Amino acid sequence: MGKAKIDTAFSKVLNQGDKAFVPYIMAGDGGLENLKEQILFLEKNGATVVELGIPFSDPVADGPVIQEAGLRSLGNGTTLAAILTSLEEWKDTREIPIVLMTYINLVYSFGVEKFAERCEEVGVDGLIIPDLPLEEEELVTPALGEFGIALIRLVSPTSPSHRIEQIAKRSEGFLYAVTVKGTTGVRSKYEEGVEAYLKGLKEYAEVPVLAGFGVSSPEQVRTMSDYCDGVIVGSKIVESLHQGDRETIVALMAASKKSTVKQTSL
Ligand SMILES: O=P(O)(O)OC[C@@H](O)[C@@H](O)c1c[nH]c2ccccc12
Repeated sequence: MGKAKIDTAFSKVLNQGDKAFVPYIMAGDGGLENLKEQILFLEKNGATVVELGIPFSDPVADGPVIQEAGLRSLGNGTTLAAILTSLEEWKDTREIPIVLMTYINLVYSFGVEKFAERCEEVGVDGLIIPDLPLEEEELVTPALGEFGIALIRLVSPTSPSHRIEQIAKRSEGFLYAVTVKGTTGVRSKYEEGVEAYLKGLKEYAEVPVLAGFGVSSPEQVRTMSDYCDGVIVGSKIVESLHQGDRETIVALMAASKKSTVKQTSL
């Protein structure tokens, strides 16, 4: 369980020559009663870990598609406590590790220690807290450490390099490498920069490096995966799930598998 479960899931995928694929979904979008089916669908079709968003009234780091999904979920009456209860009810049915994406406010109001303990109980293996800066991490790391829950860190290409190095070295579970989307038309330049950035992160990080933000086609999954250990896809998954377009999701996930990953020249 916890951190070890995430590590095992990545080793398994990477050792067989595939790349990792982490879909993001918003808990309660489409109704919390469908959460189990949604996650088991992702597990069955090749997700390595699921990143599960907790809807929040002030989602400062979310893009528009995710924000709308959050509003739909809140409109359905979804609460953090109910999400945790749902996860607990069918925890023995899934093998896939679960990482919650939540803002620090929610963790605080729940109580840090109580939250970490509850995560362990319901089978949550890691957390992403996008508004928790490096300097404040100690507010949660003792409790997460006690219950074996991984704290997944984010780095962005705009962070100064000493800071990137510090974060990369500390990361647990995986390192979330935010890749800033280039403007239309300067795409090849954007990719050159991204390649060096992602390969650089791999030198510091002891955990897999995954690229996220703006990955929305099978081709992008292949390109990005070529530079690191895999990808995180949010908006495209959330949108497709909402529209009932499961084929798009299956195709995205298939692009991270060995048979379709672009071969790097030796
Ligand atoms: O939606 P995209 O461009 O595919 O990127 C994933 C991202 O949305 C997801 O990981 C996420 C949702 N909310 C966040 C807040 C911060 C960082 C990351 C996230």
